[in-house]
Amino acid sequence: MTRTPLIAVVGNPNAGKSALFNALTGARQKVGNYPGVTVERHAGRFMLANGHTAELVDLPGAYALDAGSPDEEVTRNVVLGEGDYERLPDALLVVLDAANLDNHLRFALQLIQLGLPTVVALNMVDLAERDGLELDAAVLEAELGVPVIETVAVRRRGIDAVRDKLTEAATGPRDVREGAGVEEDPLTLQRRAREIAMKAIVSETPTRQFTHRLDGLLLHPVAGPIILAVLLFVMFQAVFAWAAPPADFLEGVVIGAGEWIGTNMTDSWLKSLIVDGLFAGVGAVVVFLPQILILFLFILVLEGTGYMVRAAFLMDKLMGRAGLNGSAFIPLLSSFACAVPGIMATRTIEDPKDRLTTILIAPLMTCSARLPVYALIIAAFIPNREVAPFIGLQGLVLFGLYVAGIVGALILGSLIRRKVVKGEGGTFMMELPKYQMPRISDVLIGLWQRAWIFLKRAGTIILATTMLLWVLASYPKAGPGESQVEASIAGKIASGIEVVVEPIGFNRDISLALLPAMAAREVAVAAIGTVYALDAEDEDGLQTLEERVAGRWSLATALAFLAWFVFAPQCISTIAVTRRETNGWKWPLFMTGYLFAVAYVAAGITYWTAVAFGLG
Ligand SMILES: Nc1nc2c(ncn2[C@@H]2O[C@H](COP(=O)(O)OP(=O)(O)OP(=O)(O)O)[C@@H](O)[C@H]2O)c(=O)[nH]1
Ligand SMILES: [Mg+2]
Repeated sequence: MTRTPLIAVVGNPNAGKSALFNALTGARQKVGNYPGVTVERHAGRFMLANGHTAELVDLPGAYALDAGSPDEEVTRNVVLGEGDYERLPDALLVVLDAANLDNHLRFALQLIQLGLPTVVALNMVDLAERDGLELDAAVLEAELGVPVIETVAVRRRGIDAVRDKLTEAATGPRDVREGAGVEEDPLTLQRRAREIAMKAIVSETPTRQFTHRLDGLLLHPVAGPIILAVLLFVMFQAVFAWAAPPADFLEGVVIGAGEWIGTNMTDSWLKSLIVDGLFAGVGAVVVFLPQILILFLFILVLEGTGYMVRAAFLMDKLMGRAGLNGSAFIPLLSSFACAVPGIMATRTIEDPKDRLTTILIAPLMTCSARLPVYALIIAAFIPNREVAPFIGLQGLVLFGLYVAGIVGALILGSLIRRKVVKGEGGTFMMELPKYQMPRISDVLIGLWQRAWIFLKRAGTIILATTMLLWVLASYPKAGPGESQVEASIAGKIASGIEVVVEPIGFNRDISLALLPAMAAREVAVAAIGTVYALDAEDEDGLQTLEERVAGRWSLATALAFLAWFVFAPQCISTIAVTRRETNGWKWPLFMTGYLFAVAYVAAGITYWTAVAFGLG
């Protein structure tokens, strides 16, 4: 032998790599029971079984070879022999946590595919035994095609066997196995890892079995996506079906209170402010609280069970086509609440290009502020009937609007990725959490927080914007026979905007709502509520906002308005947080520009298509 063989210790975080390294070399590398203890490479020497010395490098834990955080890059460079000071290792010592086999096998499979001589240490078998998990190392060896040795690094169990196998591996003839370096997507890798793990597991406790069965079903290539679609579908049905009784009740209270004040107060500007601004405006938004809570009930429960990360795996392939990766899933998911925390959550995405793309499409996820707008228009224009047993038309349309946002995001994401933010991205690895029943207290706290956020918005930004709008729409006073809104300052501004949005079917009232809705999207509902209340003084009888809208807009206009809201960057906070997260004005301006353009075109196409079908 002419040179000292180089052997790299690799594996997932917290598998016991440093403990094994210490056992082999006698070194005292820091070990600790959490991922990310080792963040640099550490080299040590140890004696092979044939009496020669070998160099062993302990590496930071990683989930995949192409992950991009700096510590994982060290691992990648050493394993692939890249970087300045590295050479290709003569052998790999892959460390697995026996109790976490399917997760750890994913990375192991990737490493074995490199074709370097490899020895697998099935570590922590003591803990696996304690938990009633029995593994067959021989089966694992057969499936992986490399030697597998059971170890307990902290008790030096299996250390001599590891040394023997490493000696063979590092000094024997190199045979690059077939299929070396094949790239596979995370879901395929995950399934293969699971298959192998299932075969190697001789017996396990019922909870572990349950997890595996459930994963087999939920990550199934056909059944998995169907289950995901059904879950989402049920969620949107519920938003309408379950919310109807409490929402109707709330609406009754708000209208009743407004009416009571209307009849008991003498006419004055204050009465108009309270009745037309507060009740008809802000009240029109608040009645959507039940819808919002039901949406979040579903999201919180799905998160709590551990299903959301599975959904991320299912979506990874689809998102891959859009130039995104699975790690964008969680930020995009939080954008369904609000794009602001969603965009902040992109900090977990390692690849800067993946991250930027995710930021740019996050506003396309339907945030909960859009729900009142959608719900109002749907309730006003879409008949409440079943198209099939248990499938209501209203829920179907709402589902369609959410899907339109998602599909739009995928298409625009892939365009942006190809034309604007070019370059390779990273891939995605994530540990699958254990399934569990969501804790009721967690869900309740989550719901309470959501309700509070919503009501706080209603009491602050929505209230303030609506009050401002009320002032602008109430003055100067209209002459006899004139429409109040038309005569007002707001009406004049709206006429200016109307010139631009008339071609896509928007009327004056929508034009009036567009600008204040930049402060918060729900204000669109409040603005329309206030405007119609101001103009409706002479109407007899009590009308809900839905009825007023239904009486004044054509279906084509309503649909165009919905299409606009799917895409338009209708929110200043989102633009501000984008500026902060991308350190400059370039990307927020790009985002605002492209979203307005898409919204305009989408609304126009919707309007003219509807008109062509006679719905104008
Ligand atoms: N019971 C038991 N504990 C072990 C075994 N191997 C390692 N540990 C413990 O598991 C924890 C993680 O070990 P480390 O060696 O730090 O893991 P690592 O793979 O180097 O982790 P990173 O450096 O974060 O990637 C430590 O608390 C070790 O004491 C084992 O075989 N049995
Ligand atoms: Mg370590």
